[in-house]
Amino acid sequence: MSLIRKLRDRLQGATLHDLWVETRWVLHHSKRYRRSIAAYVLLGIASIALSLLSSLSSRELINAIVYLQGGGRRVLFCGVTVVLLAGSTIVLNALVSRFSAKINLRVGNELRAEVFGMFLNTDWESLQQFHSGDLLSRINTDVSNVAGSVLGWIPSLILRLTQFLASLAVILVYDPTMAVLALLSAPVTLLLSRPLVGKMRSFNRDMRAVGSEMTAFQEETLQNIPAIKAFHLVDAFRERLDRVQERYYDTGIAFQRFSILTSSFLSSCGMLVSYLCLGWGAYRLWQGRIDFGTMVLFLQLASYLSSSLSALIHLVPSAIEASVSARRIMSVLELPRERLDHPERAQRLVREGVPLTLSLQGLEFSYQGRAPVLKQLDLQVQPHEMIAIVGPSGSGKTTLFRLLLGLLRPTGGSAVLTGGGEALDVSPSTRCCFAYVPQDNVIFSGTVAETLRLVRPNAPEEALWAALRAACAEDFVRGLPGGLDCPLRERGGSLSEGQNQRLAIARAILADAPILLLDEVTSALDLETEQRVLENIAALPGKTCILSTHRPSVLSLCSRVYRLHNAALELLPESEWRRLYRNN
Ligand SMILES: Nc1ncnc2c1ncn2[C@@H]1O[C@H](COP(=O)(O)OP(=O)(O)OP(=O)(O)O)[C@@H](O)[C@H]1O
Repeated sequence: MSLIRKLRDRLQGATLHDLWVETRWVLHHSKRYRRSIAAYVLLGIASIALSLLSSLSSRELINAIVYLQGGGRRVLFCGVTVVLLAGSTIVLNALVSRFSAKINLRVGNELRAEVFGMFLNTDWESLQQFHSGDLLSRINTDVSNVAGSVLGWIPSLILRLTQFLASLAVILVYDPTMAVLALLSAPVTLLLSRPLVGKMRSFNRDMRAVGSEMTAFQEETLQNIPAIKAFHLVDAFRERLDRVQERYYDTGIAFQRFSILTSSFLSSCGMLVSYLCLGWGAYRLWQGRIDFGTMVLFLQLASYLSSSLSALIHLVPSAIEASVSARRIMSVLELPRERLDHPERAQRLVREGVPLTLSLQGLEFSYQGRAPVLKQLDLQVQPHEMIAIVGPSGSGKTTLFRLLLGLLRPTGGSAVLTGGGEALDVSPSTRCCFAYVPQDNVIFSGTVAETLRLVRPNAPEEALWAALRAACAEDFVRGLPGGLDCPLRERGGSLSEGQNQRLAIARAILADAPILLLDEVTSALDLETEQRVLENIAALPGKTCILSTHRPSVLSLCSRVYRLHNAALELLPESEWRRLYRNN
């Protein structure tokens, strides 16, 4: 009784519980492929049934030959049956392989698309705790591991167990003692399961963590090659890569040692059992209790038993790898998601060109575990106004824009958009009301036209040129080889910073959004171009503009100027910002 309780306790341990939770998650995400999985499993079971029938037919054939049972016709019949069954098994196995390859690729793609979409919908602030290289590694390697397990270890477990139990059932019919011998390794495997699974999970976690560290390091290095070269850091970065690779090697080699030891031990148990069965079969033949045909049947079944047992044992590492990967994906998916509450209300206002007023009342915000960045902010921006926010570096200008975009949630107060009889709290649902140009470069790879049409896919060519003209980008785009069709490298690598800024402004102007948020977007422009760009923006019909700047030269175009300082927003008297403007 106490042994059973001990076994139960071991099976209910935290490690196995985690494994079960993660496996359930994988199963839940495989739900939509259940028909394909079921078809795959059924084909596999049919193949097992054919193999067993083939073994039983071999027994009949051997007995017909050795003991001359049923004459020549029976030998011929049994021989043809054996050949037909063997041929069918080969064809069926080929079908199963083709089917599984197709499903694996499809499941991998769909699961990756699903997880990628979920990552994009995750609350931005929470997602910040992960390095982008780590996220990349989760989307690629971890999703591949999980996708592989959908048609990998889960159906394989069913098939291998079926093969094991079916072989055992046939043995049970012919010799119950041999069936008991075949089950001898089960208690050893059960007792070892929890510590083995625990250790394997911890190795797997370490491997995935150091793998992520390597991807993150590589990604960051490739993004910053000019800075690395400029600071003569090539050798230092090579050394850093060597250190990460060394950690990867050490973890990998320790895991390998452990895997080889456990797999050799468990395979030895399986082999011992299969030789025990074989010995017992030989003994029974010697005693004259079984015939030659049954002995051959036992030989085949013993090989099925040992191969299914060893396949079951080898499923453990892949199951654990998939569960660790599932946990890594789950830990991102468990973060809060962006909530979209009736986005169609804001979309209608934008579609109908309703003038919108933005009102902030007592708005407050602090990043997790940090001192407040914004305290008791009050502000009202009327439709078609252009206002500026100035303030020292780190005073919270970008943070305010992130709040307006619904990327961050206020920790106090409110931000509301009113117009057309609606009053909408600023949130991810009202993001369509804003066109944002951030401080840093956000040009994607593709042609100039593709970059612009990201925000308005059906925009006609004239609209693209009009937006480029307003952003003072028309001349340089006309000068590019191919003009609008000129391919741009990632992060606008083939353009200057100022050209990238103007392209990003043109893209924001092209968007349907009525409120432009410009976060120090003219910092790389000369004073004259900057002035012209902002004059053009101020003249755009139906656009409101909130800009942040460190350059007083642009303030003359604004109706009001606010200063963010010590987390508070203060309206600057005109005399003061005009003085700032004149001094420049
Ligand atoms: N993701 C973040 N997590 C934690 N703190 C942050 C984060 N982003 C910014 N901060 C902090 O919030 C404060 C305001 O930063 P913010 O980027 O809004 O300033 P800013 O006025 O736009 O600065 P700059 O003029 O230099 O662009 C800073 O103290 C900064 O360290």
